[in-house]
Amino acid sequence: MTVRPVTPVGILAAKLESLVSQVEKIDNLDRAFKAQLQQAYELANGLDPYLNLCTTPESPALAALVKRTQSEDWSKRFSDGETVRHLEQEMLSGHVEGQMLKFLVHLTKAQRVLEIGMFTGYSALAMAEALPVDGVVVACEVDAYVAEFAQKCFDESTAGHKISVKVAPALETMKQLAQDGEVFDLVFIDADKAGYTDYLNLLLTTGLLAPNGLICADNTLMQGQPYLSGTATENGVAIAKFNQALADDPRVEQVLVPLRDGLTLIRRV
Ligand SMILES: C[S@@+](CC[C@H](N)C(=O)[O-])C[C@H]1O[C@@H](n2cnc3c(N)ncnc32)[C@H](O)[C@@H]1O
Repeated sequence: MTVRPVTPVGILAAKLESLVSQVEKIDNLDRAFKAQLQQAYELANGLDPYLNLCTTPESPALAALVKRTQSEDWSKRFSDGETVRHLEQEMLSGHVEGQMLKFLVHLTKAQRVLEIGMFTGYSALAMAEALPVDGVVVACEVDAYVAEFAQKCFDESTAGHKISVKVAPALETMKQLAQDGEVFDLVFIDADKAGYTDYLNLLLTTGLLAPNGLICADNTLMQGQPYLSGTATENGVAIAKFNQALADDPRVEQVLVPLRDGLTLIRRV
């Protein structure tokens, strides 16, 4: 199945490709203009493949998880009532972002990771691979079908035993974890976008986040919607609000890294 572009650069490349093919058909157009447009297209379209090429390859277990995720008919799973919401293969973070998360686990020397929004488990497994032998990923996922799907992939991998899946709304799981005195060195937020502000507040107002803990929030560029003119989707509005609240929050310091659909790194000050 073809993967739909869901990142600012992917969408830009698709738009430029369409423009290149449209101007191709215009005979009396300046050749230099066509050449510049072609170059703009190549700049955008070549970036992701080049990043993939220059990044350490993913493990066989992660590659198998991608294949399995891509061969599932997620629309049918939803229409048959097996998943609680419409999931799609594009939700999976993938090779370069997975490698970035692995790097962050190594750099922070994290032992305990909390993931909020697991889907088929790509980022959870990537981070588990980077953890020490006694490390733990607690992965929150609301959808029982996809949680079982991910668990099968974990069972066939070498690092999957480090992942503990909690099937419930993430906020409930997080409140319970906080009550139980659980502490995490790294937290990856990648669930419902409208919930991001609540997740962040809970992390900052309970003992869930270790004193020097790192929070990574995904999709903070949301396909460019926060800075584009025109109407944004519900997710676009939610992310724009989250980004603004974060920028105004004196409790934290953050950087929005334009990796894939945007990854914001956040730490307490
Ligand atoms: C973008 S996907 C996660 C992708 C995954 N982190 C990866 O990198 O492959 C978001 C997931 O969050 C789950 N989700 C949405 N709302 C949730 C909630 N309130 N609590 C827990 N999980 C939720 C969805 O079911 C979906 O599987």
